[in-house]
Amino acid sequence: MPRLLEVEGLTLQYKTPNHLVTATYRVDCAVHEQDRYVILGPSGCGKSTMLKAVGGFMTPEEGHIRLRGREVSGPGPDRMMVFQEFEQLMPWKTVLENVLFPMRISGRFKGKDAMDRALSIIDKVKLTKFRDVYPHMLSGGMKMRVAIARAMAMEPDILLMDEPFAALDALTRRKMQDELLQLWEQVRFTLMFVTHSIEEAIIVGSRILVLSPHPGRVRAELDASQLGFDTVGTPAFGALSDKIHNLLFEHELGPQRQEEDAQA
Ligand SMILES: Nc1ncnc2c1ncn2[C@@H]1O[C@H](COP(=O)(O)OP(=O)(O)OP(=O)(O)O)[C@@H](O)[C@H]1O
Repeated sequence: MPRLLEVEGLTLQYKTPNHLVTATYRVDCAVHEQDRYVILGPSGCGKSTMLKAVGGFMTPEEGHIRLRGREVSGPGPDRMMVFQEFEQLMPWKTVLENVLFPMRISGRFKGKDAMDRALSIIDKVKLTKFRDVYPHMLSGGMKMRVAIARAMAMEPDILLMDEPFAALDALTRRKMQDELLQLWEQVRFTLMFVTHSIEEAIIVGSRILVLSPHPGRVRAELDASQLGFDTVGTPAFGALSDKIHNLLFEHELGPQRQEEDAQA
């Protein structure tokens, strides 16, 4: 698969009047088309910050982010963020209206073209029967399908999801992971997905970028393409889970954490 997104030497920092916080430090990675690329690491290691930077909402302190060889310099419809609990759906709009909205508001697709695209993607995510209903009448899994359809209608190169299932109970979370994988089988989008759950990373991911604790540095990039729901509880799943656990919790060998106080 060709490289779609390249991250090279990415250092991301927050500068407040009294502090300089280094969120990620010299991170390298590459996402290929149709990857389900998971960024995994403990709380505070800079996962969300990295996704924000890929989304174009943050400028690197050092390094580069390139999409199809072009430097990312701000947000764009080629990278669509799907938010936690799919809260971007507008409750007063039907499924069809929700899918149409970003196309029309951005002016990217208009009139019949927008309508045809919306109907086609709604069909792809198997929601044709529900296209005239409102989000509150849908299950969580269906809402996710609408949120993804809405993003996909813009024909992005990559979908970005930041801990989309973190607030859900364990059973619902499993169901949503399953729905996401089924949808990926049908639509084959490229996904960048942030989680701090090792199990979720292995289930959802085809490749996993393991980041160290704060500030996030690359610990490893692992192949999980052969592991998913049907392998939970198998020795292979357990072995990868143990390996990631060790990577996450072994002592830091490198330089001391980069966070430092800076004089205002
Ligand atoms: N707006 C901000 N201003 C200053 N520091 C911030 C800001 N947002 C995040 N940080 C800091 O940057 C570091 C990385 O945060 P980030 O939210 O990216 O981590 P994360 O790995 O996504 O964590 P979690 O799993 O808890 O969401 C943390 O030390 C955090 O406190």
